[in-house]
Amino acid sequence: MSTASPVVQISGLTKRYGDTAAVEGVTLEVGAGEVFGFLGPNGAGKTTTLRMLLGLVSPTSGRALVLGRAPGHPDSLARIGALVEGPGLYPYLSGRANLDVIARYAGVSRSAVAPALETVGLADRAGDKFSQYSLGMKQRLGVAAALLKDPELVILDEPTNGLDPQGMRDMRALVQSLGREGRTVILSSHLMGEVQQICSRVAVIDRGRVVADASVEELRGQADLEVVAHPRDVARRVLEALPEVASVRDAGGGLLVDVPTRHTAAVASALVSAGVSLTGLRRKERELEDIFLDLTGHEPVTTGRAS
Ligand SMILES: Nc1ncnc2c1ncn2[C@@H]1O[C@H](COP(=O)(O)OP(=O)(O)OP(=O)(O)O)[C@@H](O)[C@H]1O
Repeated sequence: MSTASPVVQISGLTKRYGDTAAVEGVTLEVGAGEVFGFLGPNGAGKTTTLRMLLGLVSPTSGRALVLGRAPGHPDSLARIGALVEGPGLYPYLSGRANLDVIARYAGVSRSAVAPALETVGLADRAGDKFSQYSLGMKQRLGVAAALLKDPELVILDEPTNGLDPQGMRDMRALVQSLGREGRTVILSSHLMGEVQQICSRVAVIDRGRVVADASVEELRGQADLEVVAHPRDVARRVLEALPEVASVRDAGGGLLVDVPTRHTAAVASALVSAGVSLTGLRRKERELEDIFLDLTGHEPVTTGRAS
């Protein structure tokens, strides 16, 4: 299922509504087989970007190629499964009957319905009415609908939004399984921990702009070094003099040092050589919340829309 060129290429993509720049100069690539996260607070521009990839919204400027085609091209739409608008399913029909209807409209064989129900874990509840499903089951049925075409690319807008913890766990496991099947997945989320768990790479989006585009490891690799040393003022001076050190902050009884992981040993040896007594040295993993704050200068909003 891999293709030589990126599955999604976006260049300078911009969408303005009057004076509001919903999306401003977004440039990104998503490679085949990636589980790619769009991370940002509510109103950051995630949904607008995803809608532009599907051809549902036309950009003000910039361009996008999805599976080698312009957004909305029938050839690429046939290879994309999306859950962006909310599933839009009939409440009085069973889960299975809903998928039968969608399969018919999409020109997909009904034989695709059972495997899709199986994939999302709804095979044993397929005969129940949609209206009797929990929100998590409704969302999963929406994903099943997106999977009927056996898509190469799956686009999910806030798939865990509004779900209870169990529903979120089920959805995360489902998205991970889609990635393991070799599909490319693009999902949006305002939850740092979620993206951290599911995604291989993440673009952090804030006020329409991409403020970081990196692997989760790269983002988290910016771990701080926690140093406990005496005398502390001497330790601070030694640390601040090291070219590799970006910053030194007080934290509790110790110092938090922003320095790349590969320089940990050099930091320790510089302190010891300066006669400082080193009693603690450890990497303190940063949460994506901290990273977001560093990147944007403000806290992410972590409450979801009701949907
Ligand atoms: N059709 C529209 N008309 C006017 N403004 C819009 C429209 N669609 C989106 N916007 C604005 O563009 C900005 C980005 O919205 P968007 O829905 O893309 O954000 P988001 O990151 O998906 O957030 P959320 O998770 O809350 O949907 C917001 O300020 C929003 O109000």
